[in-house]
Amino acid sequence: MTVERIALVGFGAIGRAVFDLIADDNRLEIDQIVVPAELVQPIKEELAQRPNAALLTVSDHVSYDDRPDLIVECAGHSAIETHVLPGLKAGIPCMVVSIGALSEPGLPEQLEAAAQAGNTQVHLLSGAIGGIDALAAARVAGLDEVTYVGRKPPLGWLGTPAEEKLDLHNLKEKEIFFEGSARDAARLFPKNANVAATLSLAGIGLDKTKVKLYADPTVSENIHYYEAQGAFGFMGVTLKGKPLASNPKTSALTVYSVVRALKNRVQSVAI
Ligand SMILES: NC(=O)C1=CN([C@@H]2O[C@H](COP(=O)(O)OP(=O)(O)OC[C@H]3O[C@@H](n4cnc5c(N)ncnc54)[C@H](OP(=O)(O)O)[C@@H]3O)[C@@H](O)[C@H]2O)C=CC1
Ligand SMILES: O=C([O-])CC(=O)C(=O)O
Repeated sequence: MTVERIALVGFGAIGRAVFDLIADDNRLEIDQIVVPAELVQPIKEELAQRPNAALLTVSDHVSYDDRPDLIVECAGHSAIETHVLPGLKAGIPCMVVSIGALSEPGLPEQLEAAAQAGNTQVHLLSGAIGGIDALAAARVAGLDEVTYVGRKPPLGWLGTPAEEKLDLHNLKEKEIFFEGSARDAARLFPKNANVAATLSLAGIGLDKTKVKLYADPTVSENIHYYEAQGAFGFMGVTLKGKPLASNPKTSALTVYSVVRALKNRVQSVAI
């Protein structure tokens, strides 16, 4: 049996849910949880209450003494520089969920260089969106256009510049607050830019991918729609993702995409 020893970076909405969902799979062993320094003690205390957490370490850095087989990032943009780049350089494969971070100029190239230096691979997870396999395959033959429309309940946009344009607490109908390139969407809405960045990386890049963002009080899901056109034909994908109760900005599908990727590393058949 293949056992993967995992360092999980980030123990927020996604990290906790992944931890719980793989707890009873003895092929996937989370040995290390990496969190910001001020969270180390509270999370140690929280995990002390759990039966399956006796052997794991909680720290603000990845331990290479007890070398993990895999680093899984579900923390945020800073964790890519602090934990993923060094992990790759040390030859440890990494999975990344904070894809919005890759809209920072130079970071995709740094990831690629780090993975080359460590002779390993960084896996950018599909997260809250689907059809990335088809979009990336379609790119082989050439894509003419990719357009993404993101629509979330108003509270999913709290803490973003959407607040300056819309009264999110009293919205009566669907309102658009952003139209532009995926690059500008990622700059202005870094915590909500993961899907736009994922589509850009799989498709025609941040500058050519067109984005529209809406707050919509009539919906309870995070609704992602995109269409792509090219030599392969046409595709249109709608995903109505239920938000996580612990973080309404994040669709639950993101958690399942991490679990799927982890299981694919240890299963005899990967799908
Ligand atoms: N690819 C996709 O489709 C999606 C990606 N995401 C991305 O996934 C990431 C996690 O999302 P979610 O779990 O909902 O967010 P949460 O805010 O619930 O959790 C993130 C946790 O990671 C911690 N953290 C931040 N920086 C670091 C670091 N350098 N090292 C270790 N821990 C760190 C945060 O601590 P603190 O709060 O103290 O900063 C927080 O506890 C985000 O970047 C989000 O944008 C989310 C949804 C979809
Ligand atoms: O739906 C989600 O989980 C996340 C999202 O919109 C994004 O970051 O693009």
